[in-house]
Amino acid sequence: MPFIELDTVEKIFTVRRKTGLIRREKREVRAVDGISFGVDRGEMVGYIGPNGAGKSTTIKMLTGILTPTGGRLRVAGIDPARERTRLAQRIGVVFGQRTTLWWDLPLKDSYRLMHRMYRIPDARYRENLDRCVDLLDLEELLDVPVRQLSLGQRMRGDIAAALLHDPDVLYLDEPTIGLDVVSKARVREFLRDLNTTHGTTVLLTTHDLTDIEQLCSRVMVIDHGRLMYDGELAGLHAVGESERLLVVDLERELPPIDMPGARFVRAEGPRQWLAFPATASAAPLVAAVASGYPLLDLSVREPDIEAVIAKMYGGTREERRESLM
Ligand SMILES: Nc1ncnc2c1ncn2[C@@H]1O[C@H](COP(=O)(O)OP(=O)(O)OP(=O)(O)O)[C@@H](O)[C@H]1O
Repeated sequence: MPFIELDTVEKIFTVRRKTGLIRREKREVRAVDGISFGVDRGEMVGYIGPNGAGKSTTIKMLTGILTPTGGRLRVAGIDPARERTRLAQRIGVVFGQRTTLWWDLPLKDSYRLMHRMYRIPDARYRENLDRCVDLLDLEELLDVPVRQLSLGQRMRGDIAAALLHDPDVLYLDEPTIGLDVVSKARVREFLRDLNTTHGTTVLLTTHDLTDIEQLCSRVMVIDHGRLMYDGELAGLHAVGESERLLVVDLERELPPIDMPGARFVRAEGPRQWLAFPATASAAPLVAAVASGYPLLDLSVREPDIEAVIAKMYGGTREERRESLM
Protein backbone atom coordinates (compact mmCIF):
# COMPACT_ATOMS: atom_id res chain seq x y z
CA MET A 1 0.00 0.00 0.00
CA PRO A 2 1.42 3.43 -0.89
CA PHE A 3 2.50 5.64 2.00
CA ILE A 4 0.46 8.58 0.72
CA GLU A 5 -2.73 7.59 -1.01
CA LEU A 6 -5.37 9.73 -2.66
CA ASP A 7 -8.44 8.19 -4.26
CA THR A 8 -10.62 10.62 -6.28
CA VAL A 9 -10.05 13.32 -3.70
CA GLU A 10 -12.08 16.45 -4.15
CA LYS A 11 -12.27 19.82 -2.44
CA ILE A 12 -15.04 22.20 -3.37
CA PHE A 13 -15.15 25.63 -1.77
CA THR A 14 -18.44 27.45 -1.68
CA VAL A 15 -17.83 31.13 -2.16
CA ARG A 16 -20.52 33.71 -1.46
CA ARG A 17 -20.32 36.80 -3.58
CA LYS A 18 -22.24 40.00 -2.86
CA THR A 19 -24.33 40.84 -5.93
CA GLY A 20 -26.55 43.57 -4.46
CA LEU A 21 -27.23 45.28 -1.17
CA ILE A 22 -28.48 42.08 0.42
CA ARG A 23 -28.36 39.51 -2.36
CA ARG A 24 -25.55 37.04 -2.31
CA GLU A 25 -24.70 34.55 -4.97
CA LYS A 26 -23.23 31.16 -4.18
CA ARG A 27 -20.48 29.88 -6.39
CA GLU A 28 -18.56 26.64 -6.23
CA VAL A 29 -14.79 26.50 -6.71
CA ARG A 30 -13.53 23.02 -7.51
CA ALA A 31 -10.02 23.54 -6.12
CA VAL A 32 -9.21 19.81 -6.28
CA ASP A 33 -11.37 17.92 -8.72
CA GLY A 34 -11.04 14.16 -8.25
CA ILE A 35 -7.33 13.46 -7.87
CA SER A 36 -5.90 9.97 -7.39
CA PHE A 37 -2.27 9.03 -6.83
CA GLY A 38 -0.03 7.04 -4.54
CA VAL A 39 3.43 7.92 -3.24
CA ASP A 40 5.64 5.17 -1.85
CA ARG A 41 7.82 5.53 1.21
CA GLY A 42 11.10 7.22 0.37
CA GLU A 43 9.93 8.77 -2.88
CA MET A 44 10.70 12.39 -3.67
CA VAL A 45 7.95 13.77 -5.85
CA GLY A 46 7.41 17.15 -7.47
CA TYR A 47 3.87 18.51 -7.42
CA ILE A 48 3.63 21.34 -9.86
CA GLY A 49 1.11 23.43 -11.74
CA PRO A 50 0.12 27.00 -12.55
CA ASN A 51 -1.22 29.46 -9.95
CA GLY A 52 -4.56 28.40 -8.55
CA ALA A 53 -4.16 24.82 -9.83
CA GLY A 54 -4.94 23.29 -6.43
CA LYS A 55 -1.48 22.46 -5.10
CA SER A 56 -1.76 24.18 -1.72
CA THR A 57 -5.27 22.84 -1.23
CA THR A 58 -3.94 19.29 -1.77
CA ILE A 59 -1.13 19.84 0.76
CA LYS A 60 -3.57 21.31 3.28
CA MET A 61 -5.75 18.20 2.94
CA LEU A 62 -2.68 16.00 3.38
CA THR A 63 -1.90 17.73 6.66
CA GLY A 64 -5.50 17.65 7.89
CA ILE A 65 -5.94 21.44 7.88
CA LEU A 66 -8.69 21.05 5.27
CA THR A 67 -11.22 18.24 5.03
CA PRO A 68 -11.90 16.84 1.54
CA THR A 69 -15.45 17.20 0.26
CA GLY A 70 -15.12 13.87 -1.53
CA GLY A 71 -12.87 10.86 -2.05
CA ARG A 72 -10.48 9.06 0.25
CA LEU A 73 -7.11 10.17 1.55
CA ARG A 74 -4.56 8.40 3.75
CA VAL A 75 -1.07 9.31 4.95
CA ALA A 76 0.81 6.52 6.74
CA GLY A 77 -2.55 4.79 7.09
CA ILE A 78 -4.00 7.82 8.88
CA ASP A 79 -7.01 9.87 7.77
CA PRO A 80 -5.48 13.37 8.16
CA ALA A 81 -8.67 15.32 8.85
CA ARG A 82 -9.83 12.86 11.52
CA GLU A 83 -6.54 12.32 13.31
CA ARG A 84 -4.66 15.50 12.72
CA THR A 85 -2.74 15.41 16.01
CA ARG A 86 -1.60 11.81 15.54
CA LEU A 87 -0.56 12.61 11.98
CA ALA A 88 1.37 15.69 13.12
CA GLN A 89 3.92 13.34 14.72
CA ARG A 90 4.60 11.75 11.33
CA ILE A 91 4.76 14.78 9.04
CA GLY A 92 6.78 17.96 8.67
CA VAL A 93 5.57 20.98 6.72
CA VAL A 94 7.47 23.92 5.29
CA PHE A 95 5.57 26.77 3.67
CA GLY A 96 8.07 28.98 1.86
CA GLN A 97 5.87 32.03 2.09
CA ARG A 98 5.08 31.69 5.79
CA THR A 99 7.19 30.80 8.77
CA THR A 100 6.26 28.38 11.52
CA LEU A 101 8.86 30.00 13.76
CA TRP A 102 8.12 32.57 16.46
CA TRP A 103 8.91 35.92 14.90
CA ASP A 104 10.28 37.68 17.97
CA LEU A 105 12.14 34.78 19.53
CA PRO A 106 15.68 33.67 18.84
CA LEU A 107 15.73 30.63 16.60
CA LYS A 108 16.80 28.30 19.40
CA ASP A 109 13.78 29.27 21.52
CA SER A 110 11.43 28.30 18.70
CA TYR A 111 13.15 24.92 18.59
CA ARG A 112 12.80 24.52 22.37
CA LEU A 113 9.08 25.21 22.09
CA MET A 114 8.76 22.61 19.37
CA HIS A 115 10.69 20.14 21.49
CA ARG A 116 7.94 20.47 24.09
CA MET A 117 4.99 20.75 21.72
CA TYR A 118 5.86 17.55 19.90
CA ARG A 119 7.06 15.85 23.10
CA ILE A 120 10.26 14.80 21.35
CA PRO A 121 12.46 12.58 23.54
CA ASP A 122 15.51 14.61 24.69
CA ALA A 123 18.19 12.49 23.05
CA ARG A 124 16.39 12.42 19.73
CA TYR A 125 15.77 16.15 19.82
CA ARG A 126 19.42 16.86 20.55
CA GLU A 127 20.61 14.54 17.81
CA ASN A 128 18.24 15.98 15.18
CA LEU A 129 18.99 19.56 16.18
CA ASP A 130 22.75 19.00 16.02
CA ARG A 131 22.46 17.39 12.61
CA CYS A 132 20.29 20.21 11.21
CA VAL A 133 22.45 22.93 12.75
CA ASP A 134 25.49 21.32 11.22
CA LEU A 135 24.11 20.57 7.74
CA LEU A 136 22.08 23.77 7.42
CA ASP A 137 24.82 25.94 8.92
CA LEU A 138 22.65 27.41 11.65
CA GLU A 139 25.16 27.67 14.51
CA GLU A 140 25.68 31.43 14.18
CA LEU A 141 21.97 32.07 13.86
CA LEU A 142 20.61 30.29 16.92
CA ASP A 143 20.59 33.44 19.08
CA VAL A 144 19.18 35.71 16.39
CA PRO A 145 15.46 36.64 16.52
CA VAL A 146 13.69 35.20 13.50
CA ARG A 147 12.58 38.62 12.23
CA GLN A 148 16.25 39.59 11.80
CA LEU A 149 17.08 36.59 9.63
CA SER A 150 17.42 36.89 5.87
CA LEU A 151 14.94 34.91 3.77
CA GLY A 152 17.48 32.16 3.07
CA GLN A 153 18.48 31.90 6.73
CA ARG A 154 14.84 31.84 7.80
CA MET A 155 14.08 29.10 5.29
CA ARG A 156 16.92 26.95 6.62
CA GLY A 157 15.59 27.63 10.12
CA ASP A 158 12.11 26.54 9.06
CA ILE A 159 13.36 23.34 7.42
CA ALA A 160 15.18 22.39 10.61
CA ALA A 161 12.03 23.12 12.64
CA ALA A 162 10.02 20.77 10.44
CA LEU A 163 12.50 17.94 11.01
CA LEU A 164 13.13 18.02 14.77
CA HIS A 165 10.53 15.32 15.44
CA ASP A 166 11.88 12.98 12.72
CA PRO A 167 8.88 13.02 10.40
CA ASP A 168 8.44 10.25 7.82
CA VAL A 169 6.98 12.71 5.33
CA LEU A 170 8.02 16.24 4.50
CA TYR A 171 5.74 18.56 2.54
CA LEU A 172 7.54 21.52 1.07
CA ASP A 173 5.54 24.35 -0.46
CA GLU A 174 7.88 26.60 -2.47
CA PRO A 175 10.98 25.95 -0.31
CA THR A 176 13.31 27.96 -2.54
CA ILE A 177 11.06 30.92 -3.34
CA GLY A 178 12.90 34.23 -3.18
CA LEU A 179 16.23 32.62 -2.28
CA ASP A 180 19.50 33.55 -3.94
CA VAL A 181 21.36 30.97 -6.01
CA VAL A 182 23.69 29.90 -3.19
CA SER A 183 20.88 29.45 -0.65
CA LYS A 184 18.84 27.49 -3.19
CA ALA A 185 21.74 25.15 -3.83
CA ARG A 186 22.24 24.62 -0.12
CA VAL A 187 18.58 23.83 0.53
CA ARG A 188 18.50 21.40 -2.39
CA GLU A 189 21.63 19.64 -1.24
CA PHE A 190 20.21 19.25 2.25
CA LEU A 191 16.93 17.82 0.94
CA ARG A 192 18.70 15.37 -1.34
CA ASP A 193 20.82 14.19 1.56
CA LEU A 194 17.79 13.90 3.86
CA ASN A 195 16.01 11.75 1.30
CA THR A 196 18.93 9.42 0.66
CA THR A 197 20.21 9.00 4.19
CA HIS A 198 16.89 9.04 6.09
CA GLY A 199 14.52 7.77 3.44
CA THR A 200 12.19 10.68 4.19
CA THR A 201 9.29 10.83 1.74
CA VAL A 202 9.16 14.28 0.18
CA LEU A 203 6.35 16.02 -1.66
CA LEU A 204 7.60 19.22 -3.20
CA THR A 205 5.59 22.09 -4.65
CA THR A 206 7.57 24.65 -6.56
CA HIS A 207 7.55 27.11 -9.41
CA ASP A 208 11.26 26.62 -9.87
CA LEU A 209 11.73 23.70 -12.21
CA THR A 210 15.40 23.43 -11.32
CA ASP A 211 14.21 22.19 -7.90
CA ILE A 212 12.35 19.40 -9.64
CA GLU A 213 15.14 18.70 -12.09
CA GLN A 214 17.70 18.33 -9.32
CA LEU A 215 15.59 16.56 -6.74
CA CYS A 216 12.68 14.60 -8.13
CA SER A 217 12.63 11.57 -10.36
CA ARG A 218 8.86 11.76 -10.52
CA VAL A 219 6.68 14.74 -11.19
CA MET A 220 2.95 15.29 -11.06
CA VAL A 221 1.38 18.16 -12.93
CA ILE A 222 -1.93 19.48 -11.67
CA ASP A 223 -4.10 21.94 -13.53
CA HIS A 224 -7.62 23.14 -12.71
CA GLY A 225 -7.68 20.71 -9.80
CA ARG A 226 -6.96 17.69 -11.98
CA LEU A 227 -3.92 15.52 -12.43
CA MET A 228 -2.64 16.09 -15.96
CA TYR A 229 0.62 14.20 -15.79
CA ASP A 230 2.27 11.71 -13.46
CA GLY A 231 5.61 10.28 -14.45
CA GLU A 232 9.24 10.94 -15.10
CA LEU A 233 10.36 14.49 -15.63
CA ALA A 234 11.87 13.51 -18.96
CA GLY A 235 8.44 12.43 -20.18
CA LEU A 236 7.15 15.97 -19.90
CA HIS A 237 9.06 16.87 -23.04
CA ALA A 238 6.52 14.98 -25.07
CA VAL A 239 3.39 16.04 -23.21
CA GLY A 240 1.61 19.17 -24.25
CA GLU A 241 4.39 20.24 -26.58
CA SER A 242 2.64 22.31 -29.19
CA GLU A 243 -0.67 20.62 -28.47
CA ARG A 244 -3.96 21.91 -27.14
CA LEU A 245 -6.58 19.92 -25.31
CA LEU A 246 -10.23 19.43 -26.10
CA VAL A 247 -12.20 18.52 -22.98
CA VAL A 248 -15.35 16.67 -23.94
CA ASP A 249 -18.21 16.06 -21.51
CA LEU A 250 -20.37 13.25 -22.91
CA GLU A 251 -23.86 12.33 -21.79
CA ARG A 252 -22.56 8.99 -20.60
CA GLU A 253 -19.37 6.98 -20.30
CA LEU A 254 -18.27 5.83 -23.77
CA PRO A 255 -15.20 4.16 -25.32
CA PRO A 256 -12.33 6.54 -26.21
CA ILE A 257 -13.26 8.99 -28.96
CA ASP A 258 -11.46 8.13 -32.17
CA MET A 259 -11.14 11.17 -34.43
CA PRO A 260 -8.73 11.96 -37.24
CA GLY A 261 -6.46 14.88 -36.25
CA ALA A 262 -6.88 14.23 -32.52
CA ARG A 263 -5.19 11.98 -30.01
CA PHE A 264 -7.11 10.42 -27.14
CA VAL A 265 -5.33 11.38 -23.88
CA ARG A 266 -7.47 10.05 -21.05
CA ALA A 267 -10.99 9.63 -19.71
CA GLU A 268 -12.63 10.04 -16.34
CA GLY A 269 -16.21 8.76 -16.41
CA PRO A 270 -18.07 10.59 -19.17
CA ARG A 271 -15.30 13.22 -19.52
CA GLN A 272 -12.60 12.70 -22.14
CA TRP A 273 -9.48 14.64 -23.06
CA LEU A 274 -8.28 14.84 -26.66
CA ALA A 275 -5.05 16.47 -27.76
CA PHE A 276 -4.74 18.20 -31.11
CA PRO A 277 -1.98 20.29 -32.72
CA ALA A 278 -1.80 23.85 -31.36
CA THR A 279 -1.42 25.17 -34.88
CA ALA A 280 -4.69 23.58 -36.08
CA SER A 281 -8.09 25.23 -35.73
CA ALA A 282 -10.32 23.64 -33.08
CA ALA A 283 -13.48 24.24 -35.14
CA PRO A 284 -13.47 21.15 -37.43
CA LEU A 285 -12.63 18.86 -34.50
CA VAL A 286 -15.37 20.40 -32.33
CA ALA A 287 -17.87 20.01 -35.18
CA ALA A 288 -16.87 16.39 -35.80
CA VAL A 289 -17.12 15.45 -32.12
CA ALA A 290 -20.45 17.31 -31.77
CA SER A 291 -22.01 15.47 -34.70
CA GLY A 292 -20.66 12.05 -33.79
CA TYR A 293 -21.20 11.91 -30.01
CA PRO A 294 -23.90 12.69 -27.43
CA LEU A 295 -22.45 15.88 -25.96
CA LEU A 296 -23.14 17.88 -22.83
CA ASP A 297 -20.27 20.32 -23.03
CA LEU A 298 -16.96 21.08 -24.72
CA SER A 299 -14.04 23.30 -23.90
CA VAL A 300 -10.60 23.95 -25.31
CA ARG A 301 -7.67 24.26 -22.93
CA GLU A 302 -4.33 25.77 -23.65
CA PRO A 303 -1.58 23.47 -22.42
CA ASP A 304 -0.37 26.07 -19.88
CA ILE A 305 2.15 24.43 -17.63
CA GLU A 306 2.97 21.55 -19.92
CA ALA A 307 3.83 23.90 -22.74
CA VAL A 308 5.90 26.07 -20.45
CA ILE A 309 7.77 23.05 -19.16
CA ALA A 310 8.28 21.61 -22.62
CA LYS A 311 9.55 24.98 -23.82
CA MET A 312 11.83 25.45 -20.85
CA TYR A 313 13.36 22.03 -21.12
CA GLY A 314 13.69 22.32 -24.84
CA GLY A 315 15.01 25.87 -24.78
CA THR A 316 18.48 27.21 -24.25
CA ARG A 317 19.83 27.97 -20.77
CA GLU A 318 19.27 31.68 -21.41
CA GLU A 319 15.63 31.14 -22.28
CA ARG A 320 15.22 28.96 -19.23
CA ARG A 321 16.78 31.51 -16.96
CA GLU A 322 14.50 34.17 -18.42
CA SER A 323 11.40 32.15 -17.80
CA LEU A 324 12.49 31.47 -14.22
CA MET A 325 12.74 35.19 -13.44
N1 LIG B 1 -10.41 29.01 1.34
C1 LIG B 1 -10.76 29.12 0.05
N2 LIG B 1 -11.99 29.57 -0.29
C2 LIG B 1 -12.35 29.67 -1.59
N3 LIG B 1 -11.58 29.35 -2.63
C3 LIG B 1 -10.33 28.91 -2.36
C4 LIG B 1 -9.86 28.76 -1.01
N4 LIG B 1 -8.59 28.30 -1.05
C5 LIG B 1 -8.28 28.15 -2.35
N5 LIG B 1 -9.31 28.52 -3.14
C6 LIG B 1 -9.36 28.46 -4.62
O1 LIG B 1 -9.06 27.14 -5.01
C7 LIG B 1 -8.25 27.13 -6.19
C8 LIG B 1 -6.95 26.39 -5.92
O2 LIG B 1 -6.14 27.14 -5.01
P1 LIG B 1 -4.73 26.66 -4.44
O3 LIG B 1 -4.27 27.68 -3.46
O4 LIG B 1 -4.83 25.26 -3.98
O5 LIG B 1 -3.84 26.70 -5.75
P2 LIG B 1 -2.25 26.58 -5.89
O6 LIG B 1 -2.04 25.59 -6.99
O7 LIG B 1 -1.62 26.29 -4.60
O8 LIG B 1 -1.87 28.02 -6.41
P3 LIG B 1 -0.56 28.93 -6.12
O9 LIG B 1 0.52 28.36 -6.96
O10 LIG B 1 -1.01 30.26 -6.59
O11 LIG B 1 -0.30 28.88 -4.65
C9 LIG B 1 -8.07 28.60 -6.58
O12 LIG B 1 -9.06 28.92 -7.54
C10 LIG B 1 -8.32 29.34 -5.28
O13 LIG B 1 -8.82 30.63 -5.55
